[in-house]
Amino acid sequence: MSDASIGIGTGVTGTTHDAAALDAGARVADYLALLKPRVMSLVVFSGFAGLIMAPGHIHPVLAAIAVLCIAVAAGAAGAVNMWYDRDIDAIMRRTCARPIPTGKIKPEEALAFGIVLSVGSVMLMGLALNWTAAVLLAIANLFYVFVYTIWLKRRTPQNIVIGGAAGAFPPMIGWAAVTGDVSLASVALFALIFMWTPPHFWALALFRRGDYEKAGVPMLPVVAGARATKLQMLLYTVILLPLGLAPWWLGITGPLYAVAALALGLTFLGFAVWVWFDETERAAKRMFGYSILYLFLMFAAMMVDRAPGLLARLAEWVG
Ligand code: HEM
Ligand SMILES: CC(C)=CCC/C(C)=C/CC/C(C)=C/COP(=O)(O)OP(=O)(O)O
Repeated sequence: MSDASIGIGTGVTGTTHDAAALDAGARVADYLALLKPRVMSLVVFSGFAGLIMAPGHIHPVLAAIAVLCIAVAAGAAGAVNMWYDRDIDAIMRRTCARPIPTGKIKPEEALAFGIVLSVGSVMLMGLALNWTAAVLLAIANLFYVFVYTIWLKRRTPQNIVIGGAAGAFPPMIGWAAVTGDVSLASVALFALIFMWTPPHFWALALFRRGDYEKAGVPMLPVVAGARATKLQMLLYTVILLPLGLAPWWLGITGPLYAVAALALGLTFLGFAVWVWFDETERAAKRMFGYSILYLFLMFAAMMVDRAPGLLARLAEWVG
């Protein structure tokens, strides 16, 4: 064999390998996109916060498994949601580039992927942590798929009020992973996300109204108009203000959290007032962005408040 043929052969093989690696990489990225990773980041963060806030001890490896199960079960529900919603996702500008509408992943592959991960993550949670956490994880997953996606999303503008409960479960699941039970404090963490979801989502729906109209999804701004939606957003942010203080009243956080919750809650209310008066979409866009920051910071403040106790626990574990 001549040097030239070796050279050419190596080049072709290299190119084939590169193309195959690129293909595999793109395929993995498409499957990851099915898990709605950006939305899930906050789901995971709030689940982790529930785990940190819970009284009692958990081995760090078990804690990591619990967080992984929450992430995978939530992502898996997202994959099944994308399978069911593939018709409307193809119509909406925000969602038309998803893996199913673009033909990168076949609908039945996405469904199988979602089901396998759902069952796997719930089983792992049950076997590695406890069955209370596993049952809560299964409820959250099934609630998002059956109650929100399949039953309510296309039927009523209250879809996200009721269906939003799915996304409120993670801190309760994290808590149960440690304690094996549900307590008033973990219900308070659930209630915080439950009341946060409507202003979070309606802020987005106000400036994505055209998308939902085109797809025939009866989101509140489409059905009741901007004014009624803004009023509802104001109501929820008002309720959220005292509710944000509940973890402090219940004694699972200190005053540092209470001050942060008050400041963050008043700012959220300020955004709702701005949205009420704003005739453009600017305030709604800003409020949507702030809603995400708000929830991240609320849970971060809770954990910071608990940091000294946690560090002591970690030192105990390392020692
Ligand atoms: C029924 C309840 C909910 C609905 C209908 C909803 C809807 C949405 C929508 C449509 C987006 C835009 C996503 C995109 O650009 O593709 C979004 C973004 C987001 N949502 Fe929600 N959401 C809900 C609950 C939650 C919950 C419970 C969390 C976490 C605790 C959450 C966290 C986020 C985050 C972090 C983003 C930003 C993602 C990004 O950067 O693109 N959402 N939400
Ligand atoms: C197991 C577990 C912890 C589950 C949590 C489920 C979860 C994260 C619910 C949040 C709801 C959510 C992301 C809705 C998106 O709405 P949509 O589906 O209408 O949004 P889209 O238009 O972007 O598809």
